[in-house]
Amino acid sequence: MSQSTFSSTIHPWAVLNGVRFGSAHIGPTPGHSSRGSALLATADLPEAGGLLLVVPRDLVLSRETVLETAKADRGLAELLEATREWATTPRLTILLFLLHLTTTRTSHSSRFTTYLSSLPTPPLPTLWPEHQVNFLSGTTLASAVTAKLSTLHREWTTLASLLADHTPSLLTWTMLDAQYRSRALELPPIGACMAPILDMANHASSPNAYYDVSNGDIQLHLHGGAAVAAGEEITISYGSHKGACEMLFSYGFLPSDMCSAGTLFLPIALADDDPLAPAKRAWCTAAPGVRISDAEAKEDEPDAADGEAPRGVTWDSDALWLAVVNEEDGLSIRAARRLDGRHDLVVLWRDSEVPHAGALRPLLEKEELWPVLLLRATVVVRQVVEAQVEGLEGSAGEFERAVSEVSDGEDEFGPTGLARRLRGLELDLLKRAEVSLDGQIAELMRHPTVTAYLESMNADSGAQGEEATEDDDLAH
Ligand SMILES: C[S@@+](CC[C@H](N)C(=O)[O-])C[C@H]1O[C@@H](n2cnc3c(N)ncnc32)[C@H](O)[C@@H]1O
Repeated sequence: MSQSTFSSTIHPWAVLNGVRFGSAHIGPTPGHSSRGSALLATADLPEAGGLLLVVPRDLVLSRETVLETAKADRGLAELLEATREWATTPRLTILLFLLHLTTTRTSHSSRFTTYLSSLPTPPLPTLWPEHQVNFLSGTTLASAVTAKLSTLHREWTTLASLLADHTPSLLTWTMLDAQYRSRALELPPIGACMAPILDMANHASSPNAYYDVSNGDIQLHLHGGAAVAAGEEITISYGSHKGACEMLFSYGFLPSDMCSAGTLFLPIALADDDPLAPAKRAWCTAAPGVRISDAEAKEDEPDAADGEAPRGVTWDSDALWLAVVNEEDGLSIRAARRLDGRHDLVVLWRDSEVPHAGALRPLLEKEELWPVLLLRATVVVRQVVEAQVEGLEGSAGEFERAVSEVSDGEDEFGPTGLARRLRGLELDLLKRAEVSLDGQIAELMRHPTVTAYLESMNADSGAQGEEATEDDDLAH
């Protein structure tokens, strides 16, 4: 569908379905054809702010809307019934509804059919051809895309077992997921949903508009102080805290003014010789990794980090603290019988029960040996960062070779250009993290508690005639 056909179809559809346009309309993104459609100002808008658009509650595609629609749509009701025990989340319910609209053979025409058929193919990496996904190798996005594709495959297999001969193709399921992901909002009190027409607004790091919910309707407002000329774009923020990996994963682009990866999630593994590893794995529900963040990009969340490292890089992790302590430090894990006779694992730090992995760090901070424990954790983070740098740098040659084989050259906004930018942004953040962590480790090594601890460990190992290195001492 061309952009002008799109605007002339979707605009009357929206009005017919109760969308109230204030000073906004839909049109091609000015100066950026690769961004598709956008919301544009219909007139010069004053700096005083104001209401731009209202999307009525019943046009907001949420789990509730789908369940309501199913009351008058037998095919949808049957689909939801067949998948009832599996599709319990808003995302799956909405995806099933989109699937129903795509595949329905009945004459029942939902008012969302026009909306869905007008949506462009989102440029998300889960829809990139395999050779382009390989451009991401070494970045944190590579594992995120692999994990997402295997989740989609698992979902599709489940769907196939539930729907028998009405199963969609895996590509259809992947496409619907991408359309949902690139347009979904998390809106209290509605929850995860799609908001037609509001979802025509493109992202900007300094947006001129914002949305909220009033009596169930979604309203788009112009920010006070943001004068917009007629024809200019009305933009919103897709999330100021989202880093480069998440932006590319969920929306298929990197903001042109993004100059830091913002935040990276790196996996951590328990040591092979950790005797409590199986119990720790079974108990811990926190994501097994560490988040490295660029402090400048997170100015509005100064308290979010566990370890404040110099030069603007911070790290935080709930799972890591469990990895760096063991029985000799004061940790114990026991099986406790519940009232129903089943057993639960209980984690104790000395005599205090640890309710979840995130609660361990505050207990460790009270320890006399806290600087030693913090040093252990920081050394692990440093190793994880180093491994990621090696993976990224090690795959650079393969990336350049693969790019040189692409016949369409290097498109700045296509997978090649996006992967190149992501690689650069992630490497830059990782390198700065290495410098910061080295500084933090050096400072901790000078801490009197740490020097006294290392001396006592060396004295012990000397007395036992063993050769222990500082790294051995720090590891346990
Ligand atoms: C919610 S939709 C916005 C409307 C979209 N332009 C359309 O034509 O349907 C999100 C998609 O718009 C595009 N987009 C939004 N903001 C962008 C930006 N600042 N730069 C590049 N692409 C953008 C991306 O393709 C993204 O997946």
